[in-house]
Amino acid sequence: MGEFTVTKEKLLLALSTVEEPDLKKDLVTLNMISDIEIGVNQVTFTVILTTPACPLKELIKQRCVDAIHRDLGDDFEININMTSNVTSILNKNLLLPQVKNIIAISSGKGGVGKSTVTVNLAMALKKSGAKVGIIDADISGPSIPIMFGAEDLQPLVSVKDGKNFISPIMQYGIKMISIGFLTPPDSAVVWRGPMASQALKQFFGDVDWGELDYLLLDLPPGTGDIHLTLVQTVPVTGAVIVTTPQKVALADATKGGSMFSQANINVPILGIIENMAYFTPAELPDNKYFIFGEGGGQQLADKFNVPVLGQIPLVQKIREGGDSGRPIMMDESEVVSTAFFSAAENLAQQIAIRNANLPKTEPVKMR
Ligand SMILES: Nc1ncnc2c1ncn2[C@@H]1O[C@H](COP(=O)(O)OP(=O)(O)OP(=O)(O)O)[C@@H](O)[C@H]1O
Repeated sequence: MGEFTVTKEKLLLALSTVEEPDLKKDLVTLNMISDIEIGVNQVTFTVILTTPACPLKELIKQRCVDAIHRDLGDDFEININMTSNVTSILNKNLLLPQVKNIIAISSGKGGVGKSTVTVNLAMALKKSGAKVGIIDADISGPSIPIMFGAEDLQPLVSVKDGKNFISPIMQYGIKMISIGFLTPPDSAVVWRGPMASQALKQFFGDVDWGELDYLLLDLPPGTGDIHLTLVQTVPVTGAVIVTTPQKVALADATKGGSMFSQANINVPILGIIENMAYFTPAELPDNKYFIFGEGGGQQLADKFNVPVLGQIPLVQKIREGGDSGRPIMMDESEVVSTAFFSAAENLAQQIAIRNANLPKTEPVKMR
């Protein structure tokens, strides 16, 4: 073995030829390389990804190794640690200074599975290593407490800098708040109009969220006061539209999506999740029956020029998970968990791309 001549500068030069495939810039320019240590016949460094759920993790690692071998030789050891630091557009948001991304999960129609998708996406993001919270913004029809088996839990109040804060409920590692935790069962229905909007504002301002990478909002179906309150109260990183493949659902989903992309609201749509995309019977897991039609999610995605983030099958265990308060994502051996993991990865990826390329969203000012 010859003399070991690798230096920090040479290593950085080699790594500056590796492009982050999504962000289209090199790893050095993006400040993604840290903690370089040059030892005897070995180099060690860390790659800081923009999301823990990065689907390109292995690819990026391999490209680093290839670039180093190509430029500096291959007679030494390479140790690469992969970590992540989720990017944000919200750091100047005084209301929630420690929340990096606020994501609106919306649908045109009711009953398409928006809450189910929110819950399982949250679990998938959490399992990939992110800090995740959920606001149940469906004030008149909250379903998050039941879906998390948390309907008997009540949030505590804590005092911070002389102000009272509600501590979110922590269930399965996810922080969450819902009107269902604060009012007796069956009474939430009366929370309409201005009261519901006020409740949502309090979920932002009066809840001690702490540090979060992703705060997901389970919105009511359609477009209404709550949606307007949301975009006026906080800068929203982006919206996800959940739809089933049927024509009727798509028409409503188009209206819902158009609200976010209106010029004066300007919340980027991050992608579409097609729920109940096909039916898969438990005893024939490889069979797909497109009972609600095929290709609807893609049509909607094309209309908004965004990707389909995921296709979630209609399976009995998803419904059972919702009803029993144990989201299906609790059990990774379930075949369907790959569908949610992949949707969560794609969502995290789109958030990173959005944060790298688009200007910050500003809260909407109503005249
Ligand atoms: N992929 C799926 N497979 C099986 N059942 C599902 C699936 N997605 C949702 N469901 C079931 O469909 C029902 C409606 O889902 P959910 O409450 O998530 O819809 P929603 O769009 O949030 O409704 P709304 O906002 O109108 O209350 C629930 O019983 C849920 O368990």
